[in-house]
Amino acid sequence: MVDKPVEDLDEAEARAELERLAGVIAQHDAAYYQNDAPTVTDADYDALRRRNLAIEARFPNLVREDSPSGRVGAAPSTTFAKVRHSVPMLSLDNAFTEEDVADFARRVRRMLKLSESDRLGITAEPKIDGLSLSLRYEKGKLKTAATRGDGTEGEDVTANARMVDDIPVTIEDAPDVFEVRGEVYMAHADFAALNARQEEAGKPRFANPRNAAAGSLRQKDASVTKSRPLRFFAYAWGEASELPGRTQTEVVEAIGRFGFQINPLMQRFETIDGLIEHYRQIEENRAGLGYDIDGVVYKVDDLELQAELGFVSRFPRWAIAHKFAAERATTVLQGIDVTTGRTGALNPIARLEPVTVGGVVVSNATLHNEDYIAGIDADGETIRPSGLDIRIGDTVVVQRAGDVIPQIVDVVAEKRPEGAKPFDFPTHCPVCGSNAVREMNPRTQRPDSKRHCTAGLTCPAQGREGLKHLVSRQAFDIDGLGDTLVEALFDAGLLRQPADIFTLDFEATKSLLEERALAARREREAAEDEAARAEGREVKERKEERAYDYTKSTQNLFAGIDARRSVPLERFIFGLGIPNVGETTAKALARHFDDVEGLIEGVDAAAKGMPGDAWLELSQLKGIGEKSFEQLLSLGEDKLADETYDPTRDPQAGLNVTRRKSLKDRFGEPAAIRDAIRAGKEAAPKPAYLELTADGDIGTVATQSLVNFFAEQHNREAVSALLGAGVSTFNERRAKGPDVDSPVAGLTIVFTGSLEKMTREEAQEMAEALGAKTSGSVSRKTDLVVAGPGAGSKLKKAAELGIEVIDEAGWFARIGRDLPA
Ligand SMILES: NC(=O)c1ccc[n+]([C@@H]2O[C@H](COP(=O)([O-])OP(=O)(O)OC[C@H]3O[C@@H](n4cnc5c(N)ncnc54)[C@H](O)[C@@H]3O)[C@@H](O)[C@H]2O)c1
Repeated sequence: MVDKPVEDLDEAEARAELERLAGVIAQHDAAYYQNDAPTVTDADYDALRRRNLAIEARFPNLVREDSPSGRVGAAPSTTFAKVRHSVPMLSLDNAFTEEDVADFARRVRRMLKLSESDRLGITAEPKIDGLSLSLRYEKGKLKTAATRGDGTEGEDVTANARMVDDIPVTIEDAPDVFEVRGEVYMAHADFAALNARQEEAGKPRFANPRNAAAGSLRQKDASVTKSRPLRFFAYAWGEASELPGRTQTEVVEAIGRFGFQINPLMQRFETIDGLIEHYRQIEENRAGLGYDIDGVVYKVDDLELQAELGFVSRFPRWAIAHKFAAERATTVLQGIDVTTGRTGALNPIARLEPVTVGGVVVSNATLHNEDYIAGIDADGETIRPSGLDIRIGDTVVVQRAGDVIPQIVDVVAEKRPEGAKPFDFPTHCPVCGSNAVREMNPRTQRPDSKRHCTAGLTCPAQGREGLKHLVSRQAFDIDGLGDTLVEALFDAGLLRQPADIFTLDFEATKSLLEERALAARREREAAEDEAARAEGREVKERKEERAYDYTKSTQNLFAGIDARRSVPLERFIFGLGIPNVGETTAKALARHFDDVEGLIEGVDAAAKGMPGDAWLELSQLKGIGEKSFEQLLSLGEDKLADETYDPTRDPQAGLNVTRRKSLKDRFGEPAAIRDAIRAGKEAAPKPAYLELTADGDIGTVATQSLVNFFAEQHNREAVSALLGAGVSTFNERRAKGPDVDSPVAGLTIVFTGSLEKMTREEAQEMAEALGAKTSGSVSRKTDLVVAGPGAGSKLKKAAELGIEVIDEAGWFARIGRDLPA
């Protein structure tokens, strides 16, 4: 999807975009630094950061407090003790082009007030793709080893670092206090061998050497680290009671004499051309190095000059990382496979004629979604330089960056074979054959880019996730039946569809539990043995295997299941896992219908009057709510037939600026807008549909999802099987109905902040029982905000809108109850 160019953003868009970027970058940081499992390529990640910076440069007043541009890494994980760095561990500024490098040198010269003829020594060395580590030596002994963490505080991995051969536990001739810094990494050959061992042991492979290195070092159990082939290059230092040199080169060479590996490719240059030449050579020889690097780091050599240049928030001003361009290659797209993921999303995967990209053979790549294949984003804009869609037989450009998931980034237009046809994206689930649809995304008001199988929990591809959802706390809430047990039962074939939970076989379940316990013990013992062998200890003799008896546990599990044979209707509905039918909608439906049969009747009635796509498209355009939409549909035929008529200029159309823009953006010319309105009129929904949606709590999006779900025969069968297995629902909401006389009846209430006397859920339940509606966000429709300590943006919004705000005590006073102790 193409992002709007930064220079075209208005202030509101920029603010929203900065918020979005802060969120996604933080997510990627957590995946990368804390879990060692990135989900996007480094190139894509870097692009997000660059966009964030560019927006901040254009709108300096919008820079957020939590902006990624002021942050290093991610907070240390709670698995390890924390270590405070006496000298912060920073990141590096990035250069992506030679021009960026020249800028860097100019900036440095300017800040140091150097003239053209003054010499400036800059070192260049490979940028190792691993994770940075700080090693503190006191009187020559290794005291602590810490990861970078967020730059200020890292994780204490001393026990692990002691397991790395390249890290000496004692060093000689070093100053009293000396912190060596560098990169822990894994060599290609070691990485391949490790993955082979993993596979043999039936364990998952590591995606790339960086993740393997980071994952191996950051182990709770240091004996695991010992069994992993880690290496270390030293290239920097932190606190030092004395420095063994006056330049970068001298100190690093001294560190080499202390007993560390230093990189032999480090060199000093006095011209930009020299640096660039070295960069090119390193890039050219990259594949033969035996370890991953992702660029070349340049550093001002003279330490006094480094000190004079100092730091900005995230990085030193005296260094920069010149990153390699993402690695690309061209190959032929032989086919596109579509699979259904665990959440029901249809994922297109490119089958490629195998090609080597950056030293790795790639034979498949992600194609993201059908818009991506079609080459357009949600606004209909082309997203590839070639402007082409992706067709089977095409010669395509594959990119592998940061070694994550290869992707297809372009099509070579000249090589398109004659007769290649646009890819026909399946509209049915490849696993179960159900309809696969693109739901409206309620947040963006656009169709999801991913197509989803509508079968939900009855589709084998999604079954496990669906069943986990069904037994989860907010749904059936079955005691003793957690995620891992559901998975085990599912994998053993004992659970396939919801009804199976209530007809489980006692003996089969019991043996499964016993086998699991046995397997867990064997695994534990094998790990102990492995550790013992690794440390040269004697491997324990094991006694005869004791069998487990899980009769009692199985009885408890069955009691837990029995206890939920009768559940509140809203939990039953929510448990079905229908897209866009969350807890709130489920509750609203429970107010609306007596029982499951009633719900299905209601949905069937709605389906008969279901609006066509044109209606939906129009009614769900940004800013066009139901009201103004109806106003549009009421425009006379005569007007719409008039070729000079522009609905966006007609006061009778009741459009404000946003709506006008929304219409123009989507449809363009007045003629197209007139056509859309006409199509909308024709497809206008019949009353039953409107009745269901008119509740106000059940939006058109949820209604559509309900209709889709019950349109599938196997979903109906799964629901009746569940009822047939002895599950029944009761409906307190409908029977009692909300308390219409309470002092808060009819109000829309938002609870925010950390409530102290009740959980957020309890508060909402209470308010709803008292006839109020609750909402998660403050808007003009909100009547009352109940705020606990730490309430933030919602409180501000309430103040802006002049909405009454009370605290928890005020809430209990309002509803005439005592404040709980
Ligand atoms: N894919 C993702 O989801 C994801 C998420 C977060 C970060 N990342 C990757 O990490 C990068 C950002 O991480 P970062 O803050 O560590 O910055 P960085 O990797 O761009 O540069 C700083 C780091 O480089 C390392 N380094 C390696 N060799 C070095 C040398 N010779 N001299 C000095 N330092 C050297 C150090 O560990 C230092 O902390 C991004 O550019 C991205 O590529 C990716």
